[in-house]
Amino acid sequence: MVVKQTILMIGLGLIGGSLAKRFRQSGDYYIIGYDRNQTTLTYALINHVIDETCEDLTDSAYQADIIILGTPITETIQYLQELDQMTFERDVIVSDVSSVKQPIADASDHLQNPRIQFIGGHPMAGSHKKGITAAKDHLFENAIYVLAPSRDCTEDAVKSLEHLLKETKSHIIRLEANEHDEMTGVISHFPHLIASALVQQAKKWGDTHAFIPQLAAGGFRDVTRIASGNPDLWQDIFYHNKEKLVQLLNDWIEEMEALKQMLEQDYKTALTAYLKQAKDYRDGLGAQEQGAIPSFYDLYVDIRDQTGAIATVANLLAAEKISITNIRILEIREGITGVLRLSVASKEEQLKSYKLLKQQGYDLMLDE
Ligand SMILES: NC(=O)C1=CN([C@@H]2O[C@H](COP(=O)(O)OP(=O)(O)OC[C@H]3O[C@@H](n4cnc5c(N)ncnc54)[C@H](O)[C@@H]3O)[C@@H](O)[C@H]2O)C=CC1
Ligand SMILES: O=C(O)C(=O)Cc1ccc(O)cc1
Repeated sequence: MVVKQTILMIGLGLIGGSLAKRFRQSGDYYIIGYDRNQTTLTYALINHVIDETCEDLTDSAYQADIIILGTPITETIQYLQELDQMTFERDVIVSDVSSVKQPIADASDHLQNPRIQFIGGHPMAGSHKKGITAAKDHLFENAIYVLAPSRDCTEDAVKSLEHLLKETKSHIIRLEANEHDEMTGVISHFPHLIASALVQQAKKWGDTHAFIPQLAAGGFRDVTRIASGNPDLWQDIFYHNKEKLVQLLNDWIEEMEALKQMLEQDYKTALTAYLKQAKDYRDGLGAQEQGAIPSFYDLYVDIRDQTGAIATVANLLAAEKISITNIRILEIREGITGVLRLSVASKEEQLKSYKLLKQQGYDLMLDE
């Protein structure tokens, strides 16, 4: 009989709950859960997200082979300090899920406990929702899962954690904490800041221009979607990555000044070149193979606003065993056509889908 490994999951919200669900469903792990919110804990037990609730943190930590901190960043640092004080009889792997990695790496550098094998973690997928009721066992499928091993941890410990995380079907990559924070600053944290600022600007103009909410369709909704995220989470992320964000804001202000000049001075050629360069870079994103970073191949399908229109397209592809990795309605208004953006995992599937849907009379375009 194979003995199950025990995982202690501290923090059972969107991310911790999603991981716990996945690990428990695999059948290979025994999950002890803890959350400071009693309702969350009860929900987790009743809905079989965990096997057992943690009654005493020290006792549960001693039982665990792997401890994962699914808490906000400030609390994660506090838990690391608390775990550091415990007298483990054997080695224990400790990981976290925080969106910012340098403050966690700094805290792990101060760990004195020889039994703790700390490996920073960041599953790079989420949602605008929070809490265990939004948790999904498949949340990290095809997502990037960053690991930032601490200075002193062993390769065996990293391999054990990677073995567990394979359950998530994510793509695991290793990064150094500072580099992680710079890159996520650029592609996730800073865009969130700007998205919120764009919404604030529209809100302000809405005070004097009554039609702004109705006009805020397509493009505005696309670029501001992320502003609907959980404000507590994003405040925590901004606070812990503030040096990088201030640096990016300074760059941004300079860039905006240059754009303002182009407009004021009627530099039409320069502005077109600027827009074209941005378009080319944007269009190229995802089209390039980047090692562990998965590529997505998109198709844009015109559909009518009719009941079942999306299901028909999805069923046609499913019948050919083409699996859709992402699906999004870009714009649809009552009674008129909208655009369905479908992502598939390979060029081959993209071309096959294109042919298939064309044969069925759909009007569509490829993202090349
Ligand atoms: N939401 C997202 O899209 C992503 C979030 N993350 C990271 O995941 C972590 C958790 O975020 P979410 O799951 O989104 O938040 P959440 O709000 O859904 O869940 C956090 C959970 O931690 C619990 N909690 C808070 N303080 C606690 C404490 N001292 N002891 C025990 N439990 C405590 C809360 O009750 C809640 O259940 C954060 O560090 C965040 O940076 C990482 C990737 C994506
Ligand atoms: O892609 C985004 O920016 C998201 O909104 C989801 C998200 C949020 C926080 C993370 O640390 C990772 C992913």
